[in-house]
Amino acid sequence: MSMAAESSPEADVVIDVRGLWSVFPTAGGGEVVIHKDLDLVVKRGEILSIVGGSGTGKTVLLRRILGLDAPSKGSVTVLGRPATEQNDRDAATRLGMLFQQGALFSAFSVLDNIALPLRERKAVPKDIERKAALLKLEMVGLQAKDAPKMPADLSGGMIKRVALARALVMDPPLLLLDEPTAGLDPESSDAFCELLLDLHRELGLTVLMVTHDLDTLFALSTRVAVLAEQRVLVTGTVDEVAAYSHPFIDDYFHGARGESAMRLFKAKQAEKAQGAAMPMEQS
Ligand SMILES: Nc1ncnc2c1ncn2[C@@H]1O[C@H](COP(=O)(O)OP(=O)(O)OP(=O)(O)O)[C@@H](O)[C@H]1O
Repeated sequence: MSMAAESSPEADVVIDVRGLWSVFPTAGGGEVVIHKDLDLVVKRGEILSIVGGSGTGKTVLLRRILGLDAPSKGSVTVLGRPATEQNDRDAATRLGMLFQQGALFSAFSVLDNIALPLRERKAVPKDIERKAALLKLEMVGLQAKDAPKMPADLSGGMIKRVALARALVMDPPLLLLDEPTAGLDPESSDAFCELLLDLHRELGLTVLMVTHDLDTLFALSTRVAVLAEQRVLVTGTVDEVAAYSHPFIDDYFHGARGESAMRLFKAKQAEKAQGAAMPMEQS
């Protein structure tokens, strides 16, 4: 599983985490080790999901990949550069980040929120900036009439879409998602997953996602990495990872919630396969 996945040619490696240690001081003067010699490779075109119990360091790992914190030891390379060197004015051209709550600016309209990375870079004249933001607005399934709305007037699903449009406004090849469907009702969550799948396919994105939500995990992941025991315990397809024996995996994938999400996912897959086969049968 993980060995084969990580022997890909270097050109295909988008995120390369090697021997990562994340160590924090404790109030009592000691230290706590969150990651110990953690390795993770994300290849071009993957939708790789990170799962793990609470406190296993998923957010800490995401922050290191974003370059917000330096590793205590080891290296984090994103698109061939050390992660900590990517927070320059071109960052949004390389990597888009969708935060859990959307992180929209409440005083800015939908369009101004989407255009923000362009404006910060002063890359294009105002009218082009507006056109580019409108294109992205439509790309995420919103309409021109939504452009002047303020964040307070948006549904949870719309907030996620605006935040996604902003993350993609500079056409980065890499998208990071933190709990992309958290807070959405099941219907909005399914619709948002469909949108992410469409964009992944159409734009050729590489996606790294952290999620607790099993339906989202099953719907989107091409590969899953399980964080446990201070490292990436196992990587593989959903089925491969679910077959690995570990208390977290047993509980997460094979508890009542896991089993019902898996059944629903398999049923949806079968439905899709049947739908895809229909036109051929008819012809
Ligand atoms: N700057 C910091 N200083 C000290 N401890 C920290 C710091 N950042 C994170 N931690 C600790 O690292 C551990 C992992 O935190 P993290 O938020 O990454 O977990 P997580 O896997 O995302 O959890 P959850 O699923 O609950 O969101 C926690 O115990 C947290 O308290």
